[in-house]
Amino acid sequence: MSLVSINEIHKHFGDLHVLKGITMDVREGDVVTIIGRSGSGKSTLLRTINGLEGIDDGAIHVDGTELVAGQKDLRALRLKVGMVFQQFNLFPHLKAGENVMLALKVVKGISKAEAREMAMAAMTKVGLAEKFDAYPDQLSGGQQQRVAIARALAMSPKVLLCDEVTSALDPELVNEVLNVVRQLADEGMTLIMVTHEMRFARDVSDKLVFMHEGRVHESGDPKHLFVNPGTPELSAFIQSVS
Ligand SMILES: Nc1ncnc2c1ncn2[C@@H]1O[C@H](COP(=O)(O)OP(=O)(O)OP(=O)(O)O)[C@@H](O)[C@H]1O
Repeated sequence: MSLVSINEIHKHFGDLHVLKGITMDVREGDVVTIIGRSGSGKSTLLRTINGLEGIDDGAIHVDGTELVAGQKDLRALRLKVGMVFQQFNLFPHLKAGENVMLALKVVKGISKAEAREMAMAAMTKVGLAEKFDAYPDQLSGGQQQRVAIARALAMSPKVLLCDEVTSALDPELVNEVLNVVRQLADEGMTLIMVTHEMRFARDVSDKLVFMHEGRVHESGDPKHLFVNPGTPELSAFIQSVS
């Protein structure tokens, strides 16, 4: 069964038709990368999957439950869907570990002691246990992004959405974040990533989705598609980024 099932969804911003009938299935353990030109709708698609953006038509199911805007258990459903953004959005006045603990306490109502233990486990997973008590401004951008990943992981999501998580980083810090994501993929985490890192898309993902003008223009095995793009648009896109 699909963990995330997206069926013919449409999204408009005013007159702008941004998602034009997207259908996509993600099974447990899949690593899906979404690529495409700026403005093709990648981020919007990702944001619909945890209800950050509502949809105008179609349906999204996560773990068998339909995601409907405004429904009262949207919050419960969102707990199943973790998200990491381009900007790390850590609270500067809280230590790294406290940033990770926050949602565990506030959203899940977990006791401070238990939240601390869970946050430490998540910080350990991203290789930052020793930075638990550091403040965000004492960390590099790559480390801050790893804290943001730990914050999402600590909530034990069923699927992790990553929206251009390396785009705000200096080039030399990109790999340390990608390595963490790669490790999660190796451990069987279900991941849906919007990325401009084509090598990562090719080497790590099970499925490549190429978006073009609000549609899934091509999708399939990344290793195959990068060598044999089936459409002139994907071919041109690959050339433009390589
Ligand atoms: N909140 C919004 N209000 C109005 N228009 C929006 C909004 N969010 C996105 N758009 C528009 O929707 C289109 C798709 O945007 P989206 O961010 O999904 O594209 P993208 O493929 O992720 O691009 P990028 O790679 O530049 O992030 C763009 O034309 C964008 O300007």
